[in-house]
Amino acid sequence: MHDAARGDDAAPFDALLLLSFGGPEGPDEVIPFLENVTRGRGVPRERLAEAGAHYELFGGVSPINAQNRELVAAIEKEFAAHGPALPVYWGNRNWRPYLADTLQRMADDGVRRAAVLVTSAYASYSGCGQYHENLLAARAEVGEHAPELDKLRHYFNHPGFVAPLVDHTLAALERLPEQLRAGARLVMTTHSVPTVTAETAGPDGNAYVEQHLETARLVAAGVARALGRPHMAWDLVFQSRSGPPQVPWLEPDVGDHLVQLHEDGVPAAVLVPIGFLSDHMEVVYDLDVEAKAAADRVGLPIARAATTGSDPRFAAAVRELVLERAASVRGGHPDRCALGSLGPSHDVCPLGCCPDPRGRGAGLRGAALLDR
Ligand SMILES: CC1=C(CCC(=O)O)c2cc3nc(cc4[nH]c(cc5[nH]c(cc1n2)c(C)c5CCC(=O)O)c(CCC(=O)O)c4C)C(CCC(=O)O)=C3C
Ligand SMILES: [Fe+2]
Repeated sequence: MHDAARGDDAAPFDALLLLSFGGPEGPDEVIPFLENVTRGRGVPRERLAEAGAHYELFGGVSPINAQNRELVAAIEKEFAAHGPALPVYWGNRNWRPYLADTLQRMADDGVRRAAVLVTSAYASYSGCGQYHENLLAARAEVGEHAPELDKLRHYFNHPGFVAPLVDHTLAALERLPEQLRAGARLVMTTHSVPTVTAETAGPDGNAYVEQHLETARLVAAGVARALGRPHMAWDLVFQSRSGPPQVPWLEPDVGDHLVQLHEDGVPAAVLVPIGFLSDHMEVVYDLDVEAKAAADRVGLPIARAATTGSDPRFAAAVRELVLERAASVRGGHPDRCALGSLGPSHDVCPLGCCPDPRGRGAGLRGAALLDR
């Protein structure tokens, strides 16, 4: 076992904060939610209406908040069983419970310094830099009694994130007709982002794609190992593109790719949404409805793997990440668990890491980081 997993000393942290995207929980909340998400972000009105229609198909309720409540419960269970005795709070960027309200409650409860887990495993402006900006803005809003906040490192290559994806991919393969399984392609998917966002992700750039390629390799290797095969064929593709058409985003799109696989004679595919922590709207609509329709049109059988979600192995990984970071903050050198060859990600994002492609907020973030 790793050093960090043995003890349960979380000092100087006195809480864990789960920070997520948020989603509407009723038809009246869809438009205000979408306005929050897209404020100042140059998303065309047509795309907004289209996204609104996806939520309406599900009664205006995104699954993401319920999934985050489950994750909080799973982490609380893990902490209760193995320590540390930390309360777990939850706040969102775009919907209730809003981050600033949660942070105020933490301050009122006397929390001084919290570890922060974001529900994105990877580097990018949307999944890292923007969350940093949200943390700074919320601390500024709460004022001088706001707790100090330490965002935990990216966990794309942590076994607690990867192992459930391997199991869920194996389960999805089982749902394909038996005679098609041997030739099935693993199609790993993640959120597309503008190419400039991808190029500037992480301390040295390009971390968004590099980290996804690593997770994809790890999942495919785990599946091959479980099946006793030398390797599994896989691709990394992108989904849920938004923004104006003239701005380049990462490609290929998952739907186009499924059609291409069919034309290439691939008999079946398993979609593995490695880019997301839970089966939220981008998964249950963009994959299960949209990509499924594209596959059906050409007659390509597909199955979709579940995300990691609130798997107990992930809850255990969160515990490890908290204890490991606490040990580092105390000046120690804990083992920092990571699979593959990229190694454990940095704890503190350096200046200029994952900047806003639209250039807002960079000054605010830079100044606050220099303050440390
Ligand atoms: C990298 C990335 C992640 C993964 C990292 C992470 O998990 O954080 C992610 C997650 C999510 N994205 C989500 C929803 C939306 N994202 C949008 C728009 C955008 N996403 C972007 C990127 C990402 N997004 C970008 C570059 C835009 C363009 C506007 C902008 O530059 O910011 C829009 C606007 C309409 C549209 O264009 O679709 C919506 C509604 C939900 C909630 C789902 C639910 O409700 O269940 C989740 C978890
Ligand atoms: Fe998004």
